Amino acid sequence: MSITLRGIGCAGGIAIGHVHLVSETTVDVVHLVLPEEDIPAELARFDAAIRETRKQLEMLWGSIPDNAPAELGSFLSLHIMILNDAALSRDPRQLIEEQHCNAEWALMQQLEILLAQFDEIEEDYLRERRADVIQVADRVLKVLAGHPVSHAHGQLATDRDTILVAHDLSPADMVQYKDIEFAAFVTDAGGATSHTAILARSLGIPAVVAMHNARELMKEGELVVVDGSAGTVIIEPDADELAHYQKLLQQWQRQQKQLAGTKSAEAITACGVPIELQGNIELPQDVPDMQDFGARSVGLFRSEFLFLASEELPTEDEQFEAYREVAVALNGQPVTIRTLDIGTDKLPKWFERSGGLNPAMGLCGVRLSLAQPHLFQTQLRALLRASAFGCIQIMFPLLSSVAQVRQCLQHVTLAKQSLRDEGIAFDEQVKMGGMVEIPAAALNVAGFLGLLDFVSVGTNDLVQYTLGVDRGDDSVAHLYNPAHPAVLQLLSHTIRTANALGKPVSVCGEMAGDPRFTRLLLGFGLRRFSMHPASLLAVKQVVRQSSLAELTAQTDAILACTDEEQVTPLLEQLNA
Ligand SMILES: C=C(OP(=O)(O)O)C(=O)O
Repeated sequence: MSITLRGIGCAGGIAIGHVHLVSETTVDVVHLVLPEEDIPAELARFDAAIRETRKQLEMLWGSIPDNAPAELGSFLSLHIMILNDAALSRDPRQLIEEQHCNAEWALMQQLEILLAQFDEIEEDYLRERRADVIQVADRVLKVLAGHPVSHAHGQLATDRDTILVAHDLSPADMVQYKDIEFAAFVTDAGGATSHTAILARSLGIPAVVAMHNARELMKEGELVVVDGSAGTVIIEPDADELAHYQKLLQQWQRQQKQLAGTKSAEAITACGVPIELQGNIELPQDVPDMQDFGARSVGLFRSEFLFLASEELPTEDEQFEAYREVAVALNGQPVTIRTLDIGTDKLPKWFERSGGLNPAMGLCGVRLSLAQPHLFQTQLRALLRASAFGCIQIMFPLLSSVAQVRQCLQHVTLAKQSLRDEGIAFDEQVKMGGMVEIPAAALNVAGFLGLLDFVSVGTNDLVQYTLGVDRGDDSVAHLYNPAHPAVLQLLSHTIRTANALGKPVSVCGEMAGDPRFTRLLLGFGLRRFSMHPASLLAVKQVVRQSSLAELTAQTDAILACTDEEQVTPLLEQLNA
């Protein structure tokens, strides 16, 4: 019998395929197939992780305070015993040798074998030791995660009909997944505008997040249907369901093909107004795909992904090369590069969070750059140097005060002076912009535009900060509502103010790539949208079918709503 599970659909479309469980522990594990010559290094990596874990446990055991409960000592010595058992410290080596897999995958397979044996045990005490075995394996996995296998040679064992099922996938994992083939992904955690969900959309494959217990209910290799629009996953569909979804899949593929036929069409409204559709990218290698979808310029280059993809802090030269590559590839068209925006869920390996209960309210975005002048100067110099090779615009994330804008511009002046002193060329006229992501920035956008050349609205964060809802937390995902009247008022105010001041304004959050909001934003006066390229054609289709004069009355009515429940039917009418 089939089972239907519900989560949050974060990237539309249908996929029918077989489950690949990414992990059973708190550390998500991928399956890599390694070349023969890498096996000795992988065995050494596994042995080193066992040694390091043993050292950690022995240190903990040796530092137990006198007044600690006696159970703590026995708990730790039990964990050392489990670790020393050949079943954990030796048998995975054999799997690495036989299957040419990575150490994490070998350990997970061995863990599954051990856990299956526990299922047979009737005696309570021994059965409870199951959790201890998982905890020890988890500890080894965390050590391995601190010394990751080089993915340069390994390949994830997936194919075109693989459905990846994970507890959560970090933005850093998703960067790696950009290069492999799979049909859809499903996670226990996450919200619709978490960074992982955004990256999923950029891959153009269906995705469902916030399934809570997906991994417990699915088995490796099982047939499932993922409906990314409805946010459902059907495990072992029956023949009727399968036939129904196969039909939907074909329909979806036909629609995608039809949309692909509009690639070369201009983004122009039915009444003849040109609308600028730009791409959001994470890495320089995203440019060709973006151009393939018909975008000529980049409205948001999330530069932090260069930092996430790298084991160490990228140097000025490394950053310069990446920015220059994009500038050159765009052949004179603008690329808006956002300075480092980390500190919440996007955490590079080299970054140590400084604590704080609410990371999204803490030292993140431009606050972090301003607090670490060396980091900021390195990035600004790299950006300015690259500006000599194309049309680079610099944008600062998470601004909340005009004083911060002033500080950012002082840093730019300093970086420019240092380049001049060294005789290094750059574009003296580089445009400076800011993200509107915090209500304070939206309400005071005129103040920001007094100093800046342009603004771009990051609706993902604007919704989060306006409604006080963590965008990555599925337990409050039902409260995350981009169509909330307060959000719409802030958006409209920002767009109208910038237009009145004659300064460019764009939206680069997920609302820009969601065709349900295209007409509303056009009605608010928006003429520049930046989105993940996979959404570009669907948005363009709506633009081409819209007449601006016809939208005004309806969008004004939506803006006048004070109750979010009034907005939904009016939005549906607007899109009908
Ligand atoms: C574009 C945005 O930034 P982020 O990369 O945080 O999604 C946003 O907040 O809308």
